[in-house]
Amino acid sequence: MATMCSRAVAVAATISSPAASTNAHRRGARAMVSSFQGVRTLGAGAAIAPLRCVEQAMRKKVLVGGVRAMASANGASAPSGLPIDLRGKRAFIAGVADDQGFGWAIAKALAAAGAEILVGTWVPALNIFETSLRRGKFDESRKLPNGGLLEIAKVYPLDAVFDTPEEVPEDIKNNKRYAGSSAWTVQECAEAVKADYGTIDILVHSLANGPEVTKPLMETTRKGYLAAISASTYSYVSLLKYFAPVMNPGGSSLSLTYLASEKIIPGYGGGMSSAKAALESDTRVLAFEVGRKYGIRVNTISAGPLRSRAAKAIGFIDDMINYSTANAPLQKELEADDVGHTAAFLSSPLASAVTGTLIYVDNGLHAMGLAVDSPSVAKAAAPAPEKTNVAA
Ligand SMILES: NC(=O)c1ccc[n+]([C@@H]2O[C@H](COP(=O)([O-])OP(=O)(O)OC[C@H]3O[C@@H](n4cnc5c(N)ncnc54)[C@H](O)[C@@H]3O)[C@@H](O)[C@H]2O)c1
Repeated sequence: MATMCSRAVAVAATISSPAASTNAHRRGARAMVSSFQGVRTLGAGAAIAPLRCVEQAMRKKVLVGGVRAMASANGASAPSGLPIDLRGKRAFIAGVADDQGFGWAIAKALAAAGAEILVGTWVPALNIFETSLRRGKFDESRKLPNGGLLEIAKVYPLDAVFDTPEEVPEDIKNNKRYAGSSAWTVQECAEAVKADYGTIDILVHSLANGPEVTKPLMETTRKGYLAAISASTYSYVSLLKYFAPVMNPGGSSLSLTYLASEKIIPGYGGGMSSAKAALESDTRVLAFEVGRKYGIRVNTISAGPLRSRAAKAIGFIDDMINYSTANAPLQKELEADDVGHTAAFLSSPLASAVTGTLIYVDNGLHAMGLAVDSPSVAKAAAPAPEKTNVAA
């Protein structure tokens, strides 16, 4: 009976519609149940009980994915939902140097969906990252929902500020933080990935750097401004330029952006707001160019505040998190996994028609036009949260 009921619940989901009348629902339910009688697992005479279940489910407005319902109706052995399935896909994630940032969470989500993971790590951070990985420092946060561990097939040295070896200046070549690493320009990194693995399917840009980020725009030097754009924006153009030819058609690429591109966020300076605005504009243009030439999708995720290493360097990340919790529609702290899960969806065939798009993963903060915790705002403007709306 439990099985019949759960199948019936699935069927109810396919035929339930808020606009339809109860009678129409009942007619739909009967039609579905009579088609169910052909399904061997139910057998003759089982129609009455499923019908009751279907109608119960409709009354309770149970929602179940349509594909799951179809699988049941087709007699598949176990309804499997609508999975994000990245088995057989390979991802290169640029910008992973610890387990605190979005890049790590994206790597985990893609791995959980079955993808093979390669990462590109900024050369000055490479040694400590590899040592920490080797010594098991990240073992706790490597755990995946299925009980396995995130496996990184290979860590590539990368400095996304340099496209080709010819461009690397002497002072960087001789810098001791770069000693011991080679082939870390974007072009060489893409060539190394191609030599090792042939192709990739997913490219993630999860990196940014603004040397003068703590300075207001008016006090930012030309050098600092251009450095922010170079590391945080052109680096994505460069990655796509060199990696797109290594990507399989139907592949997906994404970057991470921030609300400061479109709204004033005092403190996010040094040209970083401009760099994010450029990144968002480039997302659209690149979606066209790379979509037409290689059949690859290009999207960006506008993430809410997260206490990553890069964000801590800006200096006011705790204030931004508190502000979001006080003012966003959803009053909970953003988890890096929230972004990881959206990245997994965007990278999957489920998003095969999504390109040139910015998706907010910020508990809805972007949609607010009023700081409801402002002392100048009457309490009535900010409805008290229901218990169910309190942070999980
Ligand atoms: N943390 C936030 O609140 C927040 C919010 C919105 C968007 N973002 C964006 O998310 C992305 C990831 O940042 P994060 O906050 O997870 O921090 P993070 O510190 O985990 O990631 C930044 C990474 O960039 C790498 N990097 C810097 N310069 C590089 C270079 N020249 N070449 C290669 N790698 C380089 C760093 O080593 C680091 O691994 C960035 O684009 C950031 O702007 C962050």
